[in-house]
Formats: sequence, structure tokens, C-alpha cells
Amino acid sequence: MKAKVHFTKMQGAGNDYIYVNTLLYNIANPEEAARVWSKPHTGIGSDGLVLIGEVDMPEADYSMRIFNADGSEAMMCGNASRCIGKYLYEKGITHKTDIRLLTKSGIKTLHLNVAHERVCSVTVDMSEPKLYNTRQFIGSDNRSEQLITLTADGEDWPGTFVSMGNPHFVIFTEKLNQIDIARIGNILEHHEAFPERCNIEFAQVMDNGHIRMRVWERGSGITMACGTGACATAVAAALTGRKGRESVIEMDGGNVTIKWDETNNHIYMTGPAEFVFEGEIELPDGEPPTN
Ligand SMILES: N[C@@H](CCC[C@H](N)C(=O)O)C(=O)O
Repeated sequence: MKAKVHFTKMQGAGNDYIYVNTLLYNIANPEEAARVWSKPHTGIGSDGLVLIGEVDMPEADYSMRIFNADGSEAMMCGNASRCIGKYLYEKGITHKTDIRLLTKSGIKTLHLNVAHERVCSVTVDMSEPKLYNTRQFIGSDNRSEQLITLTADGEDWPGTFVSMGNPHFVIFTEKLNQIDIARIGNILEHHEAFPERCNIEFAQVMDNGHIRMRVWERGSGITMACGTGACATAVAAALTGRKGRESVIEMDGGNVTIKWDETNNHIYMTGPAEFVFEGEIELPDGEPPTN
């Protein structure tokens, strides 16, 4: 009989992942599990898979690994980090309201905003943004060289390349609703300028001062929100003089607030995290039995 795994589906601003507690279940092939389980009709349906684990170091409390729907592993996930905070606290795994989470992009600190034993929102210290001129790292606050113009579908797309652990190319536009995100996003994700592929954000400053953002995620396609993408968008807006150091990013599935701290250059993201449902699912073919 195939082994079954208990999973929890959660969403942060509509960015939905399957969460597995690897203290209880071993997933030997998470790339395959992400591909099979993320499918909407034959799987659970999600933007990918997130593994929550233990750490063996005093500097961190728990670990996170994130796999996109195509099975590729990413360095970091902003929306999932908030959901992990809620998961750990509301399932009684920790009583801490400040949690240090080890990711492939370093340790991120989560601050849980709790009322009546419920996590209402989570603020994540996302560390410093890094700016690249495609292949070349150009520092963390270099305003002169950031605008890069790429061509897709016969059109020029000027944007800013920001790494929040994950790579993001942020394009500001005045015609957000007219852009074919799936087509242009897919072309730019695979553009030769990005040997490791890229997440693509399309953004517009709205009359209410918020930034409306839609995203094509590397490895998952169109999603309803992207936390690292929202941070990258706020950074690009500040660097290009469109906004100050604080922005509200409106995405299809909800809003997050981003603050870029002048004193330590860190980005702080605050936003929602919600449970959707839980269940059990068989490991995909080829997985050894779980412990
Ligand atoms: N949705 C995430 C980012 C997930 C990884 C990304 N698709 C990548 O491959 O870099 C977020 O909320 O940050």
C-alpha cells in the first residue's frame, strides 16, 4: 500500500501552497510531489509545495523549503513564510511570536501579530534587496544602472532586476489591464538575460497611491500574489522615484504592506496568512514509504 502524507493547504494573499510538516512525514522526492500534487484536477491544486522542518543550529527555530508547481526549488517565498508562522503558532508547535526561519536565502525573522490566540497578520524581515544588471551584481542601492530593457513579442519592456533571494524583473506600465501576462510573462521568464529564469512583475501606481501588481512566477505561471515579488516591486518603485520607502501592493488575491527601512536597508513585509483545508494524500509513484 502506498504511504499517505498529511498536508495542510494554506494561502497568503491568494498565493496557495501545500504544507507538509517534515518532522512527521519524510518526502524523499519533493520535486515530484510538488509537480503531482500541485495539479488542479488530478492533485490538490496549488502554486507549489512547502516543507516545514527542524533545524540543527542555535540561530534558527525552523526551516522552510519551497518548490514551485513545476518542481523547481526556489530560494525563498514571502507568502509561504507568513503562512508557516501561522501554521506553527495555531497548531501549537510553538508559542513564540518571533520565529527565526531558515530558508535557502538565509534566516528570515517572522513577527506574528496575534489577537485572541489567532494570528491576524505576519510581518517578515525579508533582509536586504540586491540589485542586478542582469548577470552582474551592482550593489544594493545603485540607482544609475538598474533600468534594463528586454524585448518580448516585438515590444520593449523596460524594468528593474531585483533579487529578494529570488530573482524578479519589475516592469512599470500605464496599461496593466491590457497586458497579456501569460504570454509576455512566459517569454520573459525564459529570456536569455536570465540564465536561471526569472519571476516577472507588471505594476502600476494607482490613483489611491497603492501599487497594483500582477505576477508571472517562475515555475508556477500566473499566481494571485507573490511576496518576494511585492517586495521587489516596492523597491523598484522607490528606486525609480514612483514611491517612497513604504508601499501597499495590491495583488489579485490581496494586499501586503512593504516598508524599506532606511537604517538597516531591510525590507519588512506585512500581510495575511490563512488555512484553506487539510487532508491526506498518497505519495507519488516512486516515493519510498514514509516513516
Ligand atoms: N510566491 C513566492 C515565490 C515563489 C518562488 C518563485 N516562483 C521563484 O521561483 O523564485 C513568494 O511569495 O515570494
